[in-house]
Amino acid sequence: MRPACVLVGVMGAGKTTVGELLAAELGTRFRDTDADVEATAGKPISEIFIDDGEAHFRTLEKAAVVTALASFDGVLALGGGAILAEETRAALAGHAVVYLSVGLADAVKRVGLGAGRPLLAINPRATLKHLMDQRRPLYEQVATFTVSTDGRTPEEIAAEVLTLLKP
Ligand SMILES: Nc1ncnc2c1ncn2[C@@H]1O[C@H](COP(=O)(O)OP(=O)(O)OP(=O)(O)O)[C@@H](O)[C@H]1O
Ligand SMILES: O=C(O)C1=C[C@@H](O)[C@@H](O)[C@H](O)C1
Ligand SMILES: [Mg+2]
Repeated sequence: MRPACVLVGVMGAGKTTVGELLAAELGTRFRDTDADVEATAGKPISEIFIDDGEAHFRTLEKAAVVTALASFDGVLALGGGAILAEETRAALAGHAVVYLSVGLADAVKRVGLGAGRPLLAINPRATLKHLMDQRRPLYEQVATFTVSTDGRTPEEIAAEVLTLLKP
């Protein structure tokens, strides 16, 4: 079993929004590794960061990705930083991975003040720019397709992804 597609991208790229639309169009389920980690830990990601630290979150995240890649056949969204782990990038080989790219201006508009996103608790704009610059090459490395989301509606983006996924 393998996901119909895996969505990657920075916070605010629209992985959850587009992923839910895609799953509905494909008649399948949507799953988000952030939600899997929260279920395992029994608390929200913001609390995992505070109580246990980012390193512990990343350990839970790696396990959640490996499990979902092996046992889920719907549309899977990864947490924004999941691709930081070399092990996770390797596990994505051979999967249909869609990188939802977004520029800084649109990403900032979408995440606002970063509520619920612990990495954006301080200076969201500068932090997001740093994360985007650091991670762009990693998203590109794992991507089968890249879809730009700037100035486009989630419906338009989902339609393009569906076209790309067609055999
Ligand atoms: N193409 C778009 N145009 C405008 N707003 C969008 C678009 N895609 C998503 N949004 C909005 O941006 C916000 C963030 O989107 P979403 O939660 O889907 O991003 P995400 O990639 O899942 O982020 P995270 O990594 O934090 O989970 C939401 O309020 C959503 O409604
Ligand atoms: O970009 C990141 O590192 C993160 C993105 C979110 O999806 C969550 O996985 C968490 O807030 C960390
Ligand atoms: Mg999301």
